[in-house]
Amino acid sequence: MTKQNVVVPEGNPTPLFPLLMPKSGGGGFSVRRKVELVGEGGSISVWVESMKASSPTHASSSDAGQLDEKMSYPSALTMFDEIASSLEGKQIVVFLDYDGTLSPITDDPDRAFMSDSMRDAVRDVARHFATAIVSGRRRDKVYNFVRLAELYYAGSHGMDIKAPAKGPSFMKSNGKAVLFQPARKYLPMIDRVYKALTETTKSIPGAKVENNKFCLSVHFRCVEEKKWSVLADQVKSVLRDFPKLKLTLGRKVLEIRPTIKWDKGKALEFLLEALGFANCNDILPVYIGDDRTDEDAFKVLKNRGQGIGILVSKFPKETNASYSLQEPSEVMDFLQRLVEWKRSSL
Ligand SMILES: O=P(O)(O)OC[C@H]1O[C@H](O[C@H]2O[C@H](CO)[C@@H](O)[C@H](O)[C@H]2O)[C@H](O)[C@@H](O)[C@@H]1O
Repeated sequence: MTKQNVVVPEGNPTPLFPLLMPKSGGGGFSVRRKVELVGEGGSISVWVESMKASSPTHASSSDAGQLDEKMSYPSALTMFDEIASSLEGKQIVVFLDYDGTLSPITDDPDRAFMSDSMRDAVRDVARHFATAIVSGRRRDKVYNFVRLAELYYAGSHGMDIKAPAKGPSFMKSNGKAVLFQPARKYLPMIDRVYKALTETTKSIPGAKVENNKFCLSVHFRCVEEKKWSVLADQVKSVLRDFPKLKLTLGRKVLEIRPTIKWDKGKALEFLLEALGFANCNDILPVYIGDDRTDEDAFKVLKNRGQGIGILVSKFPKETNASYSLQEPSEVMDFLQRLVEWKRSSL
């Protein structure tokens, strides 16, 4: 496995493993970007360092206490009136990540259910605005959690995009339900790697490999920390034979996907185009997400100078989002306020 293939994905200059490290001397955070993850010799310790850093619970309580001062982006709830005034007269499209945004993070990824009240809030949002779920999960799995047929779904980090099968959105997509699957040719490879990773990691208690169809997740949330280096070594050994795959780090998960130039940001742009909004000046996308992969979408909004990115996080993080919400319950409050605002302006 070369450094190039694993660490710096083709067509994506963004370093993969941002390390959120306590500054020496204590106090605040500094965000260190780590480019060289898989070099020759000794690199597993870098993996493990990154895996530890991917867990905000490794931050000290004093760091957490300084949250308000350290976050340079304000709460989307506190600033709701300002946000609402920027939405005035615009066509709003809402993009929602799933895990950690609509559902609280749980130990078992198969039980990350969203609440009925969150589902009601998302349903209400979709009554007023075109709405899409953009997730790292496989599309059918995230659909089974959300269960709202009126939404767009972009699964596998945006590599599997489907329009609602009914209503005006379907007409806009020329009657095609599955709109885009740019990584289809990788399916046999992903299946092979899934089997290899499942077999290789089975001796590690708590490790779980999730097949997200066009990508894979190796979960280490339930793996004892002292076993993380063994797990990292196993993943590295499997990926050595697959230079067309790249690795990124999410929330206590190693994510493996094809080295194609596609991410949640590209999916957002694709969906805007599919909705017929590509060159509209009066369009305003609102994107809410909690993970590193959501940064690609925040960056697209920032570069377009159009749209509102909202990071869901209790901890200070480097982000391209403009606002923050602390947890899914605040996301629900925000979505409800968005609907109230829309109803009051009708
Ligand atoms: O883009 P997302 O929808 O945020 O998907 C990213 C990963 O989400 C899931 O894992 C995360 O949530 C799990 C359930 O709360 C949690 O156990 C895990 O530690 C988190 O990383 C999903 O299971 C992964 O496949 C996605 O890659």
